[in-house]
Amino acid sequence: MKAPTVPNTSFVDKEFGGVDQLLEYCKALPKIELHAHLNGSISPESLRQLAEKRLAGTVGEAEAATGALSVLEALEWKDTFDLKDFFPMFKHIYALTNNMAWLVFIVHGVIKDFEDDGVRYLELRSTPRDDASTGLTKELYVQTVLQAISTSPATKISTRLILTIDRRHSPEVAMQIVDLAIRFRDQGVVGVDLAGDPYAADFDCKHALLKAKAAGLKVTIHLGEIENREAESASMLEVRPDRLGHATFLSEQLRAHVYEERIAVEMCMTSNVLCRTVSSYEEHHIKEALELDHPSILCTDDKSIFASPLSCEYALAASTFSMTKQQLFDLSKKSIDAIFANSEEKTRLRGVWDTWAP
Ligand SMILES: CNc1ncnc2c1ncn2[C@@H]1O[C@H](COP(=O)(O)O)[C@@H](O)[C@H]1O
Repeated sequence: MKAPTVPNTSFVDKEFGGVDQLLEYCKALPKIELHAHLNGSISPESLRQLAEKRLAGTVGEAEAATGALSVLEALEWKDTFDLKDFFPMFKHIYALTNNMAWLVFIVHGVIKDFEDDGVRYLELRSTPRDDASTGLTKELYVQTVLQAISTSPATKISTRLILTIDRRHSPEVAMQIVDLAIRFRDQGVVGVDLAGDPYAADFDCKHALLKAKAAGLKVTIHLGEIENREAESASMLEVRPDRLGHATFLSEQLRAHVYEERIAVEMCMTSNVLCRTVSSYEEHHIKEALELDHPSILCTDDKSIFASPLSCEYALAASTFSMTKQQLFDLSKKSIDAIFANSEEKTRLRGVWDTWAP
């Protein structure tokens, strides 16, 4: 997959001096990333490295590596996705990230990639999972990811963890994940997310999400990622989520509710365009949200799959909506309001923005 092309426009020339300078500005700009799925954010180089190490391993491991390499090859020529083929890909990535040592390796790599791209605060999200073949349990998964976050050598970025409930889980597993989030909240877990294949059967995770909220954890929900999910979206909004992922397909009434309640939306433009849930950058619903000054956070979703680092999402927004340097700065600074970490962290981050000079 090639990184998206940022169109040059007369505005880009005038404001930035060209696309290269725009990209440079966006990379240097301090940024907040709030919607990044861990297993979708591993760089292709790290995945290849893992696969190659495992090719030299036992027969089972070699099979896992071959599956992942075929995904990497397929990604190289892909230029769009169908959401229906998208989710099965993770099975192959999971086969490479199913033991503690590999998990630490990928978490360190992903944090470093975000840091190098100018991200100063990151909320990674990931689905706790078991793997009988390696003795991995959901609890060990969370412990290992948290340990990797705390031992990351990256010094310019701070990272928190959101635990993801997958739409394919059962209500019992959803509850287990919330219990893990509560247990590990003092060690860097700040919230819970509902994600996964939006075509998967609807299941009742409302109790689990309400329990998370009652315990003081924050909640974000992938909402309206595909069409005709109005009943589910209305029901999910009753949980009073703190943020929403995508919020692409919403009835007028629900969108008005989101605007009225000022629920921040994690906007993943390239992901939506490549998965064809939005027809073009110009048509993206962030346009209206920006016009209304609705809290909107530019995010990558799965940066290794969509090949678009966060700096590129900022550059695409600038080029598509003719945003000035100051507007990009304000957008990234305002994202601090929507983070799940506490007020001290917000104050610290505002200080970083206030002392930044382009
Ligand atoms: C296209 N946008 C998306 N919509 C919904 N869920 C998505 C997603 N992209 C990724 N995931 C969810 O994140 C998992 C991989 O990371 P973790 O194993 O959790 O680290 C995927 O299995 C899927 O459930």
